Amino acid sequence: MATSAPHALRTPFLRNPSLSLSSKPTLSSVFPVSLSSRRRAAPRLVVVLSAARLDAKPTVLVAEKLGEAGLDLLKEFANVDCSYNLSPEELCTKISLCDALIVRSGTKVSREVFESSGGRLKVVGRAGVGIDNVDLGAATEFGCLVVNAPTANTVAAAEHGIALLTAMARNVAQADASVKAGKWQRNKYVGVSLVGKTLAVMGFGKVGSEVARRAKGLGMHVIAHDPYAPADRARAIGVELVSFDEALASADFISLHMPLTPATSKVLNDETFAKMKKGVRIVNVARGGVIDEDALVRALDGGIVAQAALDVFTVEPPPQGNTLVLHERVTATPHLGASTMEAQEGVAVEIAEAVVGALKGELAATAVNAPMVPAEVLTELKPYVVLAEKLGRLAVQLVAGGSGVKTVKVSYASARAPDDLDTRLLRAMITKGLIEPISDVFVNLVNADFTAKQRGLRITEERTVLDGSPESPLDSIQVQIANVESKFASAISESGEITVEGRVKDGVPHLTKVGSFEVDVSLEGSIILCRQVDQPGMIGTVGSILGEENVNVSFMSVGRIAPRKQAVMAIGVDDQPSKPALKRIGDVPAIEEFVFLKL
Ligand SMILES: NC(=O)c1ccc[n+]([C@@H]2O[C@H](COP(=O)([O-])OP(=O)(O)OC[C@H]3O[C@@H](n4cnc5c(N)ncnc54)[C@H](O)[C@@H]3O)[C@@H](O)[C@H]2O)c1
Ligand SMILES: O=C(O)[C@H](O)COP(=O)(O)O
Repeated sequence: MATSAPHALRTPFLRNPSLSLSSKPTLSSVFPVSLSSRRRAAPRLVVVLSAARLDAKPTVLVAEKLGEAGLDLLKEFANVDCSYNLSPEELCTKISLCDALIVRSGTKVSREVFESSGGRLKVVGRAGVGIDNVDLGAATEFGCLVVNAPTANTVAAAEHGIALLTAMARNVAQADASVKAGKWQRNKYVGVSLVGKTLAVMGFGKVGSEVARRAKGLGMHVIAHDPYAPADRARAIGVELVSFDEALASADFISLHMPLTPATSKVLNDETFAKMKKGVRIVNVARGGVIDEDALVRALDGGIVAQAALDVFTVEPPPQGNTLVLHERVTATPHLGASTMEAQEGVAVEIAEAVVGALKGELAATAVNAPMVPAEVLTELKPYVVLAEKLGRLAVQLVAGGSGVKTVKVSYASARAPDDLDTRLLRAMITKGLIEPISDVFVNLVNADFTAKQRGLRITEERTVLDGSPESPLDSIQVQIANVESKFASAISESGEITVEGRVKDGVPHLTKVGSFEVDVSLEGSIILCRQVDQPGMIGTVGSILGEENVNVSFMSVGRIAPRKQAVMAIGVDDQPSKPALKRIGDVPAIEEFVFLKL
């Protein structure tokens, strides 16, 4: 029945740096100091990896040229193998020896790459924005995190877009070639002015909005089409958001800045070219695949499109003799949008920090194959994320046999409104805690739901709305495993499930309930749970045994039904007690059962 308040004997707990690396993410690990302002401006995603399997120095394969500053960062933490221009077969062979892979847009990271890695590949870092060269579905299935460097080349790409726009309007490339060929054709290369013309920015994201800002500075009238762009961002720059058809119909210039997705593939085609103003000019620094290139040639020849300036192509490099590239009214550059010294150094540092952070098991802000959790939510949830994983770990270790877990109920008690608590990260971490101790599967936010489903593990979530201040996101998390026996019978609650419950106190996760017994032990190091007859001297007896065995005790707490009746003692230990030490504890006459649990 009801338990009395726990009485906790606190001893100062030692912080083990190696533990903190893998199991205690810090704020600086989420938003590394050197990038804090940039990351705060564009918080995107979080994900949790585990460092548990990385006993030796990890190996990072850098498959395309990366800035020196990024390489230096990587080398501080990992063995770095810079192997450029690998064939797909060579990449598949090498990848089984690598924990991380860094690429730019020139390397296809296909399903075969993940299959060939044999589960060792933990992170793919895309040193840039576009991830259309990475098979995200396969990455997710294999629990491999994909991170990108979403911000460092934005300005470079926008500047290149403007460079192409102005160069195209004034025939700079063609005139330059003509002068170099010994000609002086002033009438042939009369251009068009930009001022007062309408520019339609298609894709009003990071690059698109920077292009819009700059084009306004050139005196252009800028409109944008982006079904997902916030209206206030457009308003702030003085840009009108319009429909796709309106953009096509009213633009003198069209600049493409959307990602290549099934929805944007060949979005400029015969049908959509026909909707454009005659004499329209097109800039593409996004992805070649958003234009049907054969249709563009037809539109150029048919007089719909006056000129095009292209940095990107469906196949890169385009085949020799490509009609589009050779077209007189086309200006072409070899995917140079991100290629400034500044952008490449920035991208290299951004991706190196993301990859190293992910390999260390820290929370990362630039994951692309995980659900979005805004940075402020992450900051709040951080200690609960650690708590969630540890409760999962504890609960599964209490199961007798260890493999029959099928039904898990998670209850979150919070004063917040139910729609004001994002539990995906917590659920993923509980899943990780439940699965990893009993398997060799690597679980993270990327593959948690997929892995749980595959193993037939059903996790249901329940919310209890508490009265009181909603200041902290959660009061407690309870994990219950149904239909199993426990190796520590006292962990079975009155309703018949293995039950563990925890709270965060002063930023530190605590175990606060086991079965029906209230305890209070900090979740650091490992834990011994003992059930005994409540009587004087028990804390001292067990504490002395551990002291004699040189095991440092961090916390002790006793939860009891009533004085002198049954009690559960929870003991936090920094080190794993030896078998003889555990036997000595078990031999204490008043101890009825005990279990050692690794966190
Ligand atoms: N040429 C280069 O070297 C270079 C450099 C940087 C970025 N890029 C490419 O530029 C593109 C944009 O990069 P970003 O950093 O601005 O990305 P971003 O994610 O910040 O912006 C993309 C925008 O496109 C919008 N969008 C998505 N689907 C759309 C659709 N169907 N129609 C219109 N808009 C749509 C999104 O809502 C988003 O606002 C990407 O394809 C990226 O790979 C190329
Ligand atoms: O998506 C990007 O970031 C750009 O296309 C740059 O690609 P790159 O890294 O191959 O230059």
